Amino acid sequence: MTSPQARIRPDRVTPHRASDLAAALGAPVPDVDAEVTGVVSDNRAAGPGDLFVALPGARVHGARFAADAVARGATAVLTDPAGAALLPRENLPVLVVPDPRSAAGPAAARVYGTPADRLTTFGLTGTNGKTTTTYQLDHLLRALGHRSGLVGTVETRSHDRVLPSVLTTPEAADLQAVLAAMVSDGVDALAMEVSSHAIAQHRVDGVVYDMAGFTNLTQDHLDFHGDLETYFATKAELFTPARSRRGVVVVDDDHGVAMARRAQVPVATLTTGTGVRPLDPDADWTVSAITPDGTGSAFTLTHRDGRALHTRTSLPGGYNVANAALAVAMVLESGAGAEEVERALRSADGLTATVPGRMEVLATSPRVVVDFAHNTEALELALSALRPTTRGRLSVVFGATGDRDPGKRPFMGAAAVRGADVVVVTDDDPHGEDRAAVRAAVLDGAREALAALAGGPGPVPELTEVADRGEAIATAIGRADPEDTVLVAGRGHETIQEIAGVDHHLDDREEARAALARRLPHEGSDAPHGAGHHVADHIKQERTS
Ligand SMILES: CC(=O)N[C@H]1[C@@H](OP(=O)(O)OP(=O)(O)OC[C@H]2O[C@@H](n3ccc(=O)[nH]c3=O)[C@H](O)[C@@H]2O)O[C@H](CO)[C@@H](O)[C@@H]1O[C@H](C)C(=O)N[C@@H](C)C(=O)N[C@H](CCC(=O)O)C(=O)O
Ligand SMILES: Nc1ncnc2c1ncn2[C@@H]1O[C@H](COP(=O)(O)OP(=O)(O)OP(=O)(O)O)[C@@H](O)[C@H]1O
Repeated sequence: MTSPQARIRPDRVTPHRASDLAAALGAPVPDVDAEVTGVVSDNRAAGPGDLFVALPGARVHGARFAADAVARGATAVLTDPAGAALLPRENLPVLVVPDPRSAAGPAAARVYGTPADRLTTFGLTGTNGKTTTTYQLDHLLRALGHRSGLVGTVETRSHDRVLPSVLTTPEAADLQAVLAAMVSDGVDALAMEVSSHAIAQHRVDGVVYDMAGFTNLTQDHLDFHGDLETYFATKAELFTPARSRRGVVVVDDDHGVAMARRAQVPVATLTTGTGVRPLDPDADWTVSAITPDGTGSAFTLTHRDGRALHTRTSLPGGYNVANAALAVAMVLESGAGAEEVERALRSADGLTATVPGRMEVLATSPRVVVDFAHNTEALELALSALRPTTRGRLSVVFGATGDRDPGKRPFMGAAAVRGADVVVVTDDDPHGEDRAAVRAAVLDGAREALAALAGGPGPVPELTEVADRGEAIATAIGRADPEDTVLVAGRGHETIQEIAGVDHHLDDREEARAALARRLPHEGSDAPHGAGHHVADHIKQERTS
């Protein structure tokens, strides 16, 4: 669902003539002309002077909303022949191109004065770690004295203008607008997430990143891309001259190795030994000397030419060392000196940006952590990141998303059983799907994994189903002992749960804080306790013994 919500836009734009834009896009020059001072692709966001990009959608043609966009002040329309057939031509410049999706970015870049060229741009792609790495990058850029902007899943920020994000990577027209706002706000460097959907839908056309980064690739979004190879190939486009100038690729998995080989721009490789592949002796950058440091890790990053720096991240888990090292390597590869970066990081206490809903620790006794892990790999990693520092039981509360990638549900169930001592299966975002059926698919995988463990020597995890997510969180936290860890996984920073087309407010962090507040006061606890060991009567518990 495209939201009509507010967008960050530049305050002043030099007017362009629709006829000049048509010529630049190779479109026939329209008979009538008009001035354009902005670009939007959703009629609800249209205002005076906008070029309305009417995209052919899967559900509806955007041209159906052109009349409303014009009523709101739009002065011209960019669309395809099918869209043009739906529009009145009198007194309205209509720019007709074969593929308006790929024309939207370049058109908006032109209207807004190619803002990406006036920023040092860092673009992150990969299945997991984009948000976390983007925040660490932003933290480091600020430590180096930059005024940095941020675009990603959680929020979009141009200096002091901050809006919650609707998409990980905005629509092309909205992206160019926010980049132009950054230029006028004095922002000089950009840390942003580039999703595979965005690459496939030409949302980042009009941007050539100075530095692209690749984190990793695992099965996800196959409902959109069809197969893993297409998903990989889409991400690989970021490492072509049309989209970036240089890159850093983490080679901790086979897809990273393949990405580095396939890259058509110069890329440096980074090995950390924290992924599925061992340290790669041929990599350009190597992470070594990883040691526990508070909740996170300290580590050394060394280039094969001898450049080295030592720093720390406050986020738990080996993969967060990889995220932090990737942020640092991207900045070093963009020309910053190792000593300068090490000094800046020392003054900023290392890579210590708090990432909303990513390994966000809400309490320490019991430890309650909210994390965005919403696929099998991420769930496994989040659990294994927390296991070494959990003295008691490790619980996980999670579900799978409805209407998305149903194949991953049983795998997520199995991963939870293999990684936790207490597994609470609940709803995630059911969207339009039957909630019980989504949970049942997760539970199938969980039960199969339980059965496999039942014959073994180790303890068998406890499996519980609690449909309501708030209640599931309350249950897990209510039953936790002070030395336990409760991981609430899957929704991170999200605040809306969509059930059968209706949006409900639901914030895992609020639910967890409320559950912590209900626990009885407990010696050694850092959070108020209450309703200690209550378990809702209707909860179905399963134990295999
Ligand atoms: C599945 C998918 O990718 N859908 C995208 C697709 O939607 P669609 O083809 O159904 O569009 P449509 O609803 O038919 O509308 C067609 C056109 O009419 C316009 N419209 C529509 C309705 C209206 O009232 N007014 C209006 O102007 C729309 O803005 C659009 O331009 O084209 C739209 C326009 O480009 C996208 O906004 C939309 O992304 C939707 C919102 C979405 O949820 N995308 C997700 C899957 C996504 O992109 N996620 C990635 C992150 C993935 C991850 O890593 O987790 C992201 O970058 O956020
Ligand atoms: N480098 C990594 N490797 C594997 N898993 C990771 C990595 N970094 C983070 N994760 C896990 O994946 C989850 C999502 O992390 P993050 O939000 O940083 O990634 P993302 O790529 O932005 O994901 P999304 O596009 O779904 O928002 C985290 O909650 C964490 O559990």
